[in-house]
Amino acid sequence: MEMGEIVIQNVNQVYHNANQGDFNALSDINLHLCKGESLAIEGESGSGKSTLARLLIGIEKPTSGKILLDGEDITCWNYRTWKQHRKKIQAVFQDSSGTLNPARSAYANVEEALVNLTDKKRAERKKHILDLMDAVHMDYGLLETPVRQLSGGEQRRLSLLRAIAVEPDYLIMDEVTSGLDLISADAVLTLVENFVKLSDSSCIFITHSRKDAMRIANRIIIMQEGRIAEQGYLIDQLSNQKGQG
Ligand SMILES: Nc1ncnc2c1ncn2[C@@H]1O[C@H](COP(=O)(O)OP(=O)(O)OP(=O)(O)O)[C@@H](O)[C@H]1O
Repeated sequence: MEMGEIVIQNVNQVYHNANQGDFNALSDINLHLCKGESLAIEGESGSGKSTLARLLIGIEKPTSGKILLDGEDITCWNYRTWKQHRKKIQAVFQDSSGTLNPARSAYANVEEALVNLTDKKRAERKKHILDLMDAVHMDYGLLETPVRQLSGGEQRRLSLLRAIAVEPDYLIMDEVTSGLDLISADAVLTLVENFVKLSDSSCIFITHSRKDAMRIANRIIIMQEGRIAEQGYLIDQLSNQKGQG
């Protein structure tokens, strides 16, 4: 197995609900993502997209099945093992309040991740953060601003920047543009687009929007009621559409 691969084998997630009985949030999910690939996951609300994201970052363990990252089954990892591998896999969710400290500056928030998860020295951290700001066309002025004063779109970009800064092997993004106006959403997508182009990380981009999926990913799976209903390469669809137009 190549480093950077994600292999999901026969994954099921069943939630026990006292009133309604068992609920199959994920049924028999099988998926293979190569190193450096970007995969979009699309599907109606409740189809299991976020459940899959939570399994991939270890917030939950599946009821059955295996999830292999670099050939290691993460469903067996305990808290300590996850802590050792935290740099490897980063996630950004639509609600950034869990990851960003609102009282601290944007810079301090990104730097904290670098202090915790990398060996970079102070001067290296500063250069890295400024280089990233350049790469994603973000204004240095934002760095000194306390997070609570940033707009929703800026906070979302900062969460992404924080995740990207540690150069993860895997980046999971769950509806990172939802709730944003068109201009902020476009800025977030540009950031993700640049990251996908420039890095060799494997990315999973969960979205309701086919247009956004096409901008970011080269492959897509469509989920329906906890199953993979369809999958394919987005480039094919794009060229078919061009052919029709
Ligand atoms: N802890 C839980 N206990 C019981 N049911 C749950 C739990 N977590 C999720 N579910 C149910 O599992 C189903 C899948 O939820 P999930 O959040 O994965 O969907 P989703 O595709 O991400 O939806 P959305 O697009 O609205 O975010 C939903 O019906 C949800 O109510």
